[in-house]
Amino acid sequence: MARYARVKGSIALITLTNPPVNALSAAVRRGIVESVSRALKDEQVKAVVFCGENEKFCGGADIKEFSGSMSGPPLVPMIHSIEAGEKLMVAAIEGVALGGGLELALGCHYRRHVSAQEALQLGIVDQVAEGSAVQAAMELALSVIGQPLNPRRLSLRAPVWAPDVDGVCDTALAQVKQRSRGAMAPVACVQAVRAAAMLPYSKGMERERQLMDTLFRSGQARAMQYAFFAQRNAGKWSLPNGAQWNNTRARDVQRAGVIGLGTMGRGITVCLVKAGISVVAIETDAKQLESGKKAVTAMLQRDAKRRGVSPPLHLLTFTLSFHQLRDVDLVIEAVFEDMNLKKRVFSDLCKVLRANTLICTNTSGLSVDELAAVTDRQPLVVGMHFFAPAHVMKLLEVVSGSRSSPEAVATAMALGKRIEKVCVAVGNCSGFVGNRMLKLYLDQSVYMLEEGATPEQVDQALEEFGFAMGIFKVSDLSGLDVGWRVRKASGLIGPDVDPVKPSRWRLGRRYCPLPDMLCQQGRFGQKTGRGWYLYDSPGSKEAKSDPEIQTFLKDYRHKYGIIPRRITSQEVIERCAFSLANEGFRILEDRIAASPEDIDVIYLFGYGWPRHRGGPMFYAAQVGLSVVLEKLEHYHRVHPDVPSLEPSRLLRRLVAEGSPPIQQWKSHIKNLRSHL
Ligand SMILES: CC(C)(COP(=O)(O)OP(=O)(O)OC[C@H]1O[C@@H](n2cnc3c(N)ncnc32)[C@H](O)[C@@H]1OP(=O)(O)O)[C@@H](O)C(=O)NCCC(=O)NCCSC(=O)/C=C/CCCCCCCCCCCCC(=O)O
Repeated sequence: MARYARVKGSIALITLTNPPVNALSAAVRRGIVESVSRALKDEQVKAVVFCGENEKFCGGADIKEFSGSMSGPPLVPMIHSIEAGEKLMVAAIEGVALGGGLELALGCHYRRHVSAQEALQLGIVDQVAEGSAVQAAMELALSVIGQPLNPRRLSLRAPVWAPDVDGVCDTALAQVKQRSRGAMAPVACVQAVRAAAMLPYSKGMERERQLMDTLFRSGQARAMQYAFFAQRNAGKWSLPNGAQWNNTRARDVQRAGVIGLGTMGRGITVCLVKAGISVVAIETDAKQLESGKKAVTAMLQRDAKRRGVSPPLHLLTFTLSFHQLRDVDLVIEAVFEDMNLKKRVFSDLCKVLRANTLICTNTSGLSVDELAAVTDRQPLVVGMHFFAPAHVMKLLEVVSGSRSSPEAVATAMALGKRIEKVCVAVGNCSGFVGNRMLKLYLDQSVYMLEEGATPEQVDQALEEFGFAMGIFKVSDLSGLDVGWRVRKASGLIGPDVDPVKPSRWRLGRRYCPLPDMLCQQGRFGQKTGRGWYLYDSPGSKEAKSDPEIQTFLKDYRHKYGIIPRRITSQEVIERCAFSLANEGFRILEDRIAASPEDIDVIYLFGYGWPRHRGGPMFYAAQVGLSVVLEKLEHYHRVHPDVPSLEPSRLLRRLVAEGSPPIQQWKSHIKNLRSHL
């Protein structure tokens, strides 16, 4: 859809009308082609101005159409005909000009853009205008009508390049290949730039078309398109009682409290303050309060310097007194991961907070219901599970307890959005979605060490798959002592366990004591300079292979009579990825997550799952559910002492029903108990 109007006598104004971002759907492209043809035929028209409705030029191709059979006028010939048009074409760019939207703008003879100094410097736009870009574009058009158009046609311009363009492209290609971790698109972009530099325009375009064709047909493209919509759909939460994102009002949060200024509390405070929310930050000890205050202030100052603004320090109050919380709208508890401690904090909070203040917990896996039970306001208690470092990581799991009110969930989701998190509403169970799945992935990784792999082999396989970091590097980064404490609290480790030869069987299933044994040696990871890897000094980040770990693993296997075997990268990926997906299916059965998309969003934004692989659930669908089922059956046969490898009921059911597409899985889960 495109609207045509003649204005100022000689200007044809073509408005792209496809809200919310005026994406170039088939109808829009058809509208543009028809409007351009009309303008070219109209003798009164001397110039054409393109703009987008609602001050958004164009969000690019309509991604929704990519999954169907594409129809309508092709994009590139349409842009070529605009560029070659005998009348002046001007793009009035407001808001966004992305992908095909930018191509459309580049096809015009003149462009403008609001607040895009960088585009101006790069020569992508000709002028940056304050106020209405459409008015400015029309004035520009009127002032240049009659001037020759050939110098303005980009396809006729010779590119300006450094002398060693081939070498520059080689270097860029090597860097991009390393950084993109298997993603095809960034590599294709460099190849297209090389073609643009080395070949005549038409040949360069042909090369770009070939590259685009390959990408377009790839599973990676499908994964990225899926991830795009999954991310946007995650915000559209719903609860079984019918409450959902568009029928439940969130409360306005002006003042918040943060309890605990450890790593998480500091990051959360920074997020809130940056969004303009006043924060009362509480610690129990003057020294910790001072160190938290210094850290938060420094983080805000660094951020403000980077953005060229002044740090919003006036929004902060640091105090040891709970009484300062009496006026806040919402509190986020971020104390140590200990149920009794959290319960104490929750009851203390109830003594000072207004009766209608929301209480949120940043627990990464403890029961929100159990915590809510010690308060005088169960409907006002929800989980807000941030990921470390909280001011950097995009994910927020909003945990709806069995008594949480829709308003409390809506408020936590809205607050998360306001502080620029990708929020996913989940139900309450141990570990919620992300950490419940992570446990099984970690289990498989350490089992493979017992069986013959090294941390380096496992990490390499995962990094080649696309993870930013292998699981053992991640463990070293987050600290091995974190899981150790959790295992102690859950009774897996205790005084009865032989420290020299601990049992490999606990609570009726296989147990790998390797992480505990490392902790006993003080190997907590980066913070102690030793973990699964060796570091130059405590706190340094570069992981190096540690010969001591190799010897330790050999001795361990010898002690337990394990004959090591070669573990392939394929086995690493299958056992890790399919364990994740299998637990994901159980989470769907339990209705802890509303959809496979929500699970995938959690893994994409919280756990470094590679975006070009969509997420663990999408990956399972892409590999084929019957293949995943077969593999899990195989691994479960080989490891009968690992019950989590047994294929889930939902996976079996989906395979039995012919492996429907992922968008239809939800309808196969109906009538199952919901925790959401
Ligand atoms: C920055 C954004 C644009 C906006 O961000 P924000 O303001 O935060 O809002 P969002 O929540 O993200 O989005 C709001 C809603 O809009 C939907 N949306 C956004 N972008 C698109 C889009 N491009 N397509 C469809 N829908 C879109 C989004 O889902 C939200 O919907 P809802 O409210 O949740 O319902 C941000 O959204 C953003 O970054 N968007 C993506 C921008 C992007 O990546 N653009 C590039 C797309 S790829 C491209 O342009 C490629 C071009 C070259 C190939 C073109 C091929 C197509 C034509 C070929 C025709 C062939 C015919 C062949 C016939 C024959 O001959 O056989």
